[in-house]
Amino acid sequence: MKNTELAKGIYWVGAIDWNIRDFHGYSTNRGSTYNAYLIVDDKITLVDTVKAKFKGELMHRIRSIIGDPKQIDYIVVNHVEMDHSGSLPEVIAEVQPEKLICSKMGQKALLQHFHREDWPYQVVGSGDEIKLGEHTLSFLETRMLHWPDSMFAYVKDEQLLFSNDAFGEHLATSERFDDEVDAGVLAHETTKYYANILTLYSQQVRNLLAKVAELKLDIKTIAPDHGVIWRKDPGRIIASYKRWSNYESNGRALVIYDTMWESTRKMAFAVAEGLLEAGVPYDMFDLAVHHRSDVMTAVLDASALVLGCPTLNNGMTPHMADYIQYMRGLRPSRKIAACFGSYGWSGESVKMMTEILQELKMTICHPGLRVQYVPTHANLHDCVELGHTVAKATKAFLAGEQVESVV
Ligand SMILES: Cc1cc2nc3c(=O)[nH]c(=O)nc-3n(C[C@H](O)[C@H](O)[C@H](O)COP(=O)(O)O)c2cc1C
Repeated sequence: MKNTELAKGIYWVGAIDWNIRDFHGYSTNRGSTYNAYLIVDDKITLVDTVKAKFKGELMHRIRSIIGDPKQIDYIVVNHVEMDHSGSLPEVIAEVQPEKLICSKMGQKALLQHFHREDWPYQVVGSGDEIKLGEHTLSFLETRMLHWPDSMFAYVKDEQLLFSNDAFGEHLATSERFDDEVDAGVLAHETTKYYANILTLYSQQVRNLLAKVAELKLDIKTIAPDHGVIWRKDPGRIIASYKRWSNYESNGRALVIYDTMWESTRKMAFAVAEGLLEAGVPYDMFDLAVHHRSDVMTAVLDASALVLGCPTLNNGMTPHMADYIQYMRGLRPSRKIAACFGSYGWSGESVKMMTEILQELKMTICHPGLRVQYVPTHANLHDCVELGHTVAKATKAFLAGEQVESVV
């Protein structure tokens, strides 16, 4: 077996999941990896484990490096979510480690997941160090990035950061390092990962980046729990996190809509025409076609959102309700927004969408455009005007002007 050594005596021993396509509602259409790392030192240490069904792959990699897994002294749990700890009960039973190292919240979560009071917990907090021999591990708690138990482990002498779910992406590849994978694919998958997992924790990301700067932590390699190891350019992913967590946007508008009988689609195309006429480029997402997580990826750095939905049974359609609820949870921020839609008699959907965008503190630049049944030429003209209004507000917002909500 070809072992992957990422620093002296430090190996990748994770598993590659080529088949996963749905990760709690996120379409992982390029699969994923569950990364675990083995530090071969006086105290042999396993950093994180893998999803339960990949335990065999993990143990096989460990065996090919050290022979008997019983030689492992310590297991570090940086994050308790099942994709990194599902195999832990079986791994602990086989390895019988001297210590199970985790944060205080990690111990609590481990007990709540596996109900094992008898495991050899050693609780560590930010700044604590454990000497393994040649290498020393230090810890940094990263609460709510993205779970209460999340923690980073840092190998000082190698300037190597085990970052658990931060700085990762869902990408199954035979290659393990950033410089071995197509840069465009990597950029897309890291954006998608941040958009769908971390957007709502942007404040915590900003705090973390400030803390890393304050600690003057030199980082040569970032080893996350999903996707590639950043050895060539860790600064690239850190710069992206800085941009995303500050809600920097790219000047584009998104027209995101659903339709039953085509009227709202006609409106959507007219709105898009208005955007372009007024100089703002756009992307269109029909929610019957695009997966919520792909739409969310585009939302992350868009400057404006225009949502369109007809009224169905006094509410939004299932596609829009699904999408908007998903986006509401992820809490994107600092965008210009407006809504539109066709209706028959009561027409609630536009107001419902607008209220959610207000809750997300987006700047609503239009009170909402409703058209009864099929739009006339004049109605479509109003949609083009809506596009102009959104474009004007977007340009002002990008120029740093104060744009007020109209509702
Ligand atoms: C099953 C069904 C339920 C509907 N419920 C409502 C409703 O509660 N209130 C309303 O204003 N219009 C309602 N409508 C009318 C649609 O909103 C209207 O036909 C609209 O033009 C559809 O827009 P679309 O072509 O973009 O799908 C309903 C239509 C359907 C098919």
